[in-house]
Amino acid sequence: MLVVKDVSKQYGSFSALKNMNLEFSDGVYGLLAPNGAGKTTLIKMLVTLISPSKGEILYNGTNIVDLDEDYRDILGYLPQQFGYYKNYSPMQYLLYLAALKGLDKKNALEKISELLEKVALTDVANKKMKKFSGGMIQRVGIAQALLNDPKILILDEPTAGLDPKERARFRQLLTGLARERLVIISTHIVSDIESIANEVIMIKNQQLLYKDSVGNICNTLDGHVYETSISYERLESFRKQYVLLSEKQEHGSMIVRFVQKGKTEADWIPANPHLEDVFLYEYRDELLTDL
Ligand SMILES: Nc1ncnc2c1ncn2[C@@H]1O[C@H](COP(=O)(O)OP(=O)(O)OP(=O)(O)O)[C@@H](O)[C@H]1O
Repeated sequence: MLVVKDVSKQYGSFSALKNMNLEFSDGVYGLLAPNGAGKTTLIKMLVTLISPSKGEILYNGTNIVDLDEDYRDILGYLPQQFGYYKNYSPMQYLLYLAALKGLDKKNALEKISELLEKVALTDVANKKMKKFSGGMIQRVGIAQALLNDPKILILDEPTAGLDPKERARFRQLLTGLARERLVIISTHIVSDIESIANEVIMIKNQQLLYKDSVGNICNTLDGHVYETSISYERLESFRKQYVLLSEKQEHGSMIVRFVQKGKTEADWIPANPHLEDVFLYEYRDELLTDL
């Protein structure tokens, strides 16, 4: 069990995270927040690349910094930008990393063949990576993170730059990997984790907003999401009055989906909240300034 206890992180006078308390057991955890919310900061602390300014992170009761090598032995990590050599093939690259990790060549070859099979790269095992797509490179990244058969697998924005098909493939791969290990995956794309995360962690204003199942997080907007049809001319004033989640044109009018917690109108149709709705609602200010 991995426990984040009262952890805060300051960069000089800037507070990146405040008083985070989290517990992780096996399964998939999705760390979901817009860019700049502190996901990478949390992840870098979880992999001991940076230290908390306050608080501690414990694995089975011991501070991960004290566990040192013993902790890194059970950790697999895919950073946001991982360094690979374009002129290497996946086989050469993974053999090189395996040697750095101290695996002997025979075991390494066996392990690498198994991993390449798992990430569906066996066919291109000996092809130079310079011609690989973003999705293929990310799968090499996953394979390197799995070299030591880690109990804890941490992936920082692993789907950045992938097309929807590659994202779908990635989700499939992750669910397979999550049996008997802890997987933490950070993203700002709701669909990356909505269907696969046992729990979703959301950070807002440098603090923990939610750590719960997708269903329970969606319930926070239960009874407050509606859809209705309005004229195009009304759209502007509607946007000012309600928190708009989506809008689409249909037969000359606008179908809007929005959040309203007060008075309702007769022609509004209640809708079941989705995680995307909660994401858009909770981060409406951050997302607006991103545009
Ligand atoms: N070394 C640093 N020094 C100063 N500020 C930093 C440093 N690293 C991150 N920050 C700031 O801390 C905040 C959180 O950054 P962080 O990278 O953790 O966010 P994030 O949610 O991972 O976003 P992204 O996906 O864009 O990396 C940002 O405002 C960022 O500018």
